[in-house]
Amino acid sequence: SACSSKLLLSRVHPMWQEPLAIPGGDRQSPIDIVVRKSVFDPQLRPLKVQYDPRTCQQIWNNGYSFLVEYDDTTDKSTLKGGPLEDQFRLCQFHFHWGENNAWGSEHSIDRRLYPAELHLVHWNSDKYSLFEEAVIEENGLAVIAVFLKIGKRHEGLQKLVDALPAVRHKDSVVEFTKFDPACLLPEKIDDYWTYAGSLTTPPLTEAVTWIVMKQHVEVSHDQLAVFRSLLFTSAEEQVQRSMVNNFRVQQALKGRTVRSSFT
Ligand SMILES: Cc1cc(C)cc(S(N)(=O)=O)c1
Ligand SMILES: [Zn+2]
Repeated sequence: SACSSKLLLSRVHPMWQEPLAIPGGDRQSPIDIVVRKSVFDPQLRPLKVQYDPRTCQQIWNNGYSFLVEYDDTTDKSTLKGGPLEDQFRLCQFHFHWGENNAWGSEHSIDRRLYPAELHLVHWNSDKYSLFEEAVIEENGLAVIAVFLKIGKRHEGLQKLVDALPAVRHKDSVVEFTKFDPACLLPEKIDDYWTYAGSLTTPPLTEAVTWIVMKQHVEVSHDQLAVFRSLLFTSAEEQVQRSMVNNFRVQQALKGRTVRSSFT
C-alpha cells in the first residue's frame, strides 16, 4: 500500500517535512563528497582557530538539536584562514546523529555516513554586526563539520554529555561555562574539504562556507547513547519523541565544485 511503500522509501524519518521548493536552491546542504571529484586548491590556507572557553554560556535544546552557545558580542572566539577572506565569530556548536551507529551524519564521504556530525557555527564579523544579519548573506557564515566515529571515550566531550540530562526537553536551557570547543577538533585541522552551501535546518539560507574535516574524532558508544536520550518534544507534550535522526536529506550538487586543502 502507499503507506508501506512510503515507509520503505523513507526508511529513516528525517526530522521534518522538507519545504517543497527552496527559493533558488542551487547551493543546498548537506551533500555527499565524492573524493575523486574534489579539486585540490593550493591557495587554501591553514585554518586559524582561536576559541576562548570563557565565552561559553549555555546549552539549549531547540527541538532540532542541542546548541552550546557562546558569547559572540566580541571577537574572543574566532575562525579565519582556510577558504575564508574575513574573520568569523563562533556563536554555537551542535550535533546531528542517528537512531543507531549505522547513520546520523549529514555529509558523507564517498557515500560513507558516520554515526554523528559536529557543526561549529561562525558568522562574518568583519562584514556584519549580528548573526541575524549574516545568516541571510552568501558570505555570512562558516561552519566547521567534524565526523564522529564510535571508539574510545572522548574525555573532553564528557563534561557536555554530563550536562545533557538537564536539557532533555525542547526549550530547556542550562548554564554551561568554560568549555573549549577546540577539544572536539581532530589533530590535523588543515586537511579539509570546502564548498559553498546552506544551513541544513530552516531557514536553509545559502549563506554557509562549509569546511568539512577529513579526520574524524572518536566518541564512545555510551557517550553517543546519551545524545539519543534527548527529546524533540517539550515537557508539556503528551507524546515524547526521542531526538534521533535529526539530519537533513542530502541535496543535489548542482554543478558545485568541492575543493580540498590536501592531495
Ligand atoms: C545557525 C544554525 C542553526 C542550526 C540549528 C543548524 C545549523 S547547521 N546544521 O546548518 O550548521 C546552523
Ligand atoms: Zn548542523
